[in-house]
This record gives sequence, structure tokens and C-alpha cells, in this order.
Amino acid sequence: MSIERVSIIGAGAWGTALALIAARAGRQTTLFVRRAELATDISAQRQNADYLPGIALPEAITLTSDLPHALQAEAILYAQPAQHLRGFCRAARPHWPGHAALVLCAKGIEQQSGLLLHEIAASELPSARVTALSGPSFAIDVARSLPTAVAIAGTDGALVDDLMLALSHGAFRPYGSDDLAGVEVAGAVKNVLAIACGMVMGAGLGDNARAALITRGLAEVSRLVLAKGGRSETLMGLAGLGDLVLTCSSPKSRNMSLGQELGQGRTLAEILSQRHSVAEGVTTASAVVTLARSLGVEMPIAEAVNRILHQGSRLDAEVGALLSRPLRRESE
Ligand SMILES: NC(=O)c1ccc[n+]([C@@H]2O[C@H](COP(=O)([O-])OP(=O)(O)OC[C@H]3O[C@@H](n4cnc5c(N)ncnc54)[C@H](O)[C@@H]3O)[C@@H](O)[C@H]2O)c1
Ligand SMILES: O=P(O)(O)OC[C@H](O)CO
Repeated sequence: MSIERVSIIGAGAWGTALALIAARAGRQTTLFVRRAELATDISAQRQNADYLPGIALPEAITLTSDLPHALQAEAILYAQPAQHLRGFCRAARPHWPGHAALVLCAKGIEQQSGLLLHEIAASELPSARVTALSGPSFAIDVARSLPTAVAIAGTDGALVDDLMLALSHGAFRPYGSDDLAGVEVAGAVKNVLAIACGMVMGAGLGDNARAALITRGLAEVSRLVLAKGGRSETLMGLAGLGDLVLTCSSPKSRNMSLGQELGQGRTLAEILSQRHSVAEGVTTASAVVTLARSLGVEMPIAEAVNRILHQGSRLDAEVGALLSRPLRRESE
């Protein structure tokens, strides 16, 4: 299938960057904005001042707040926060075009159910051909045309190939994968681990501690990926190690910077009250704990992050508990 029309749902930083990718690749590009006045503002100013200030949006990107109109496309890229996917699917269902691809570009797990995003889409939007786009990709770097590689995953190989062709251009390079579950789990859990890394950096626990967290975090994500039917090779790829390293090493990450502020002693409520950007790891932390427990997967770092974020536990107590766990073989 030739993909000419690409619509992006959500005009946050990532949705806006994805619209730039599609337009630069020569696609007929529509960016769906929930609020009509914001669509008018962005259209008039040709920039998204709230989420990607200073980045010019070409005329080739059409802004709309009319969902049925936005759904007139061969590929529909979902770029709102993960917790809103179910609501989007329900709103889109009556208007969903026959064979359109749904590309999940959010990174998270549903808090109530512990479901992955493709599982929500399969139940709420059964006619959609579901794929996911994930990997190390700060929106601002993509918007500035800095070199970026991502994974596009789906079980329909021909569709994955079509999406790669439709979105690749210049410095933006997608790789294909058939491991939808692996790519999704890796992309969601890295946000929780980035909060953990931010906390240890904010508390001054040092680079050794962060490297240990990244490595042991990778071990626990691997267990969850395998339990969800994904493959361990995916963890060595862009959506796995690539995104984990990026997000756990840069204060440009909203998740890592939120963790840093927590590590410096601020409360979650204070931090969230001063931000308008999403840090998906906050909701994913409890979702991943629910999911891991239901599958009998041990995830001590995610459990610790969840207790600090949502149950009032202290960082020093959680670090002490992690360090005093029984000694074991690294590959167990
Ligand atoms: N920013 C990045 O660099 C980046 C890169 C890759 C993936 N992502 C993922 O993309 C998703 C969106 O992140 P972002 O960075 O664009 O967010 P953002 O913080 O820049 O923007 C917030 C977005 O949430 C939307 N929103 C707020 N309340 C909503 C509601 N009630 N219903 C529906 N939408 C609502 C806003 O319209 C806006 O699109 C997240 O899952 C994130 O993990 C972000
Ligand atoms: O800013 P973050 O922490 O949401 O990370 C953004 C992207 O997921 C990085 O790949």
C-alpha cells in the first residue's frame, strides 16, 4: 500500500516533531490538535509555541481539530499520552478508514489494566492495522533535523516496510521490526528506569549507581519482554538499549529530569504542578508493577520507583533495600 496521507494525533512536542518528519518526507501531512483555538494559533504562527517553540512549521502541515477529517489518511500516528489511547480509539472507531495503519508513537502502559497500547487498540479499534514507532528520539532533536534512528514494529511486514518508506528522509532513519510487544514494553519501561536514574543523580549517588541501574534495569525489562512474548534481541536494539541509554543519560528527558528533582528532595505533587509536559514513567510505574506481578516477573527497580512515586517511600530506604537484596549470579 502506498502511504501518501499521514495524520498525527496530538500536537505536543512529539506529535509536532512527527508532523515535521512526515512533511519532510513529502507526505500530505495533517496534525490533529484537540482544541480548535490552538489549531488556529499554530496555523497562524506556523509554530507550536507551547511545546516546540522556535521551530518553524512548513505550510505543508495542515492543522485541524476535526477528528473525522484528521482520520482521512493511510497512516494515523498516535502521539498523545498513553493513558488517553483508549479514549482516542473510542472516538475514532466510527470514523476509522478501512485499511488505515495505526502507528502507536506514545510510550506507556495503561494504568488501570496493565495493558500494552497495541492490546488496547486491538480491542477498541479492531479494524486498525496496528504498529508502533519507538526508539531514542527527543522531539527537539528530530525537529532540528539531527540524525535519529527509530524502530517501526508490526506483525505485517509489508506494512512496516511501507511505513519505513513513507517516513524516512534525510537524517530520520527507521528500522523495521516484527516484535511489537518487545518494542512496546521496552519503550514504556525505560521511562520508569529514567526516573530511577534521575533520582540517583539528583541525590548525588554517582555515575556508578546510574550505570548499575541502567544495566540491572535492562535485565528486568528483558524478563518482562520475554514474559509478554517479545524477543531478547529487541532489548539490544533502538527501542531497547538505544532508548534506555538516551533517556537515562540526558536531562533533556522529562522522565529523567523529574527523577532528578525528586532526588533533590522535591515532592511529586510540587514537580507536576509546575510542568505541562508529560512524564509517562509516573503512570507507567504503577502499570508496570501491576503487569509484572500478574505475570510473576520480578522487577525490583520498577517496584522501588513505584513506591517512591505513589506510596510515600523514601529514596534512601529503597536504595538500601536494593543493595541488600540476596547476592546472585548476574545472568539469573
Ligand atoms: N517528546 C518526546 O521527545 C517524545 C519522543 C518519543 C515519544 N514520546 C511520547 O509521545 C507521547 C506524547 O508525548 P509528548 O512529548 O508529545 O507530550 P507533551 O508533554 O509535549 O504534550 C502533551 C500532549 O498531551 C496532550 N493531552 C493533554 N491532555 C490530554 C487529554 N486529556 N487527552 C488527550 N491528549 C491530552 C496534549 O494535547 C499534548 O499533545 C508520550 O507517550 C511520550 O512518551 C515523546
Ligand atoms: O522526555 P522523555 O523522558 O519523555 O523521553 C522522550 C523520548 O521517549 C526519548 O526517546
